Amino acid sequence: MALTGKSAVVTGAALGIGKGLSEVLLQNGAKVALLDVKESAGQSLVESLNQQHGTGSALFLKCDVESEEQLKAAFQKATETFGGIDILCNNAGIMNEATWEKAVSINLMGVIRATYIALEHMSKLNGGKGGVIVQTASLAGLGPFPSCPVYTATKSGVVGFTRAMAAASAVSGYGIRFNALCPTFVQTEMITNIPARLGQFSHLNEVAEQLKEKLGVLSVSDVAESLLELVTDETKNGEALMILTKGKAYMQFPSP
Ligand SMILES: NC(=O)C1=CN([C@@H]2O[C@H](COP(=O)(O)OP(=O)(O)OC[C@H]3O[C@@H](n4cnc5c(N)ncnc54)[C@H](O)[C@@H]3O)[C@@H](O)[C@H]2O)C=CC1
Ligand SMILES: CCCCCC(=O)/C=C/C=C\C/C=C\C/C=C\CCCC(=O)O
Repeated sequence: MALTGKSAVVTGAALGIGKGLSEVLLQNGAKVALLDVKESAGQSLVESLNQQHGTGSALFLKCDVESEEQLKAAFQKATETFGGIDILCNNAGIMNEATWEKAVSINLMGVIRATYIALEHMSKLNGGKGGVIVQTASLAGLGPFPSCPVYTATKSGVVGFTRAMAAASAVSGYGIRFNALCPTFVQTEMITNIPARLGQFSHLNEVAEQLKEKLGVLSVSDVAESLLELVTDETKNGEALMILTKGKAYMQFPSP
């Protein structure tokens, strides 16, 4: 899929990886609706993106992925503004083992909520144009991260949901591809002050630090480049793309 003339929605777009995903989509010719709970960061980012990429290319919409009502309103506004939606990046996420129910609600339920609303706009069965949905999962969705079991569970859930939706889409004719980005640690706010977010697993902070030392830390642009691959390569559906400091590889899942 070429990005020129396409429209995208990115959740958790005001900072970190979501900001990088939005930037790479704009650099490659897409229009982007940036959704986030952080209004002032989102608004000022969009002002600067519109200066760089042309007025009207980026739109900020205050939206909490925990709220179905806010998601519905944001998707409606994006559709009205851009004339449709071709790409959804389900990126919003938190790591906090102390507020684990909120982590499940944002990281897993938020992805499901936004995906189901996106289907109403994007699925060819509902008069949409089809397109591609890319989740920001994590390497923790493919293997256990002992310091944060609930975070691991949410990301494993996202990978499973993505693969099942890819198969459901192929069988049903939604015309939508579903893929997941599975990066190792990325240099963002999320990996600062890890001990404060481990809750009852704070004694495993050293395990997290050792894992970070062993695996290394990516830049946001490493993840953004990988998004382009999953969006533009029409053969990719149901894939989990591991992004490591030593390179990228598609996860080989066992056949049922
Ligand atoms: N930083 C890392 O090492 C890695 C991060 N990830 C995943 O990447 C995604 C983005 O993370 P980062 O950019 O690192 O985090 P971040 O904390 O830097 O940015 C997250 C963004 O999501 C927004 N957000 C949080 N809750 C929200 C909600 N309920 N509704 C809408 N927006 C919300 C925040 O306001 C913020 O702008 C997350 O899903 C995370 O799990 C995956 C692998 C590694
Ligand atoms: C703790 C701070 C937030 C972490 C953000 C994040 O998602 C970082 C993930 C980094 C690493 C994932 C941890 C464990 C995964 C271990 C092995 C995966 C093996 C995959 C495979 O090839 O089978």
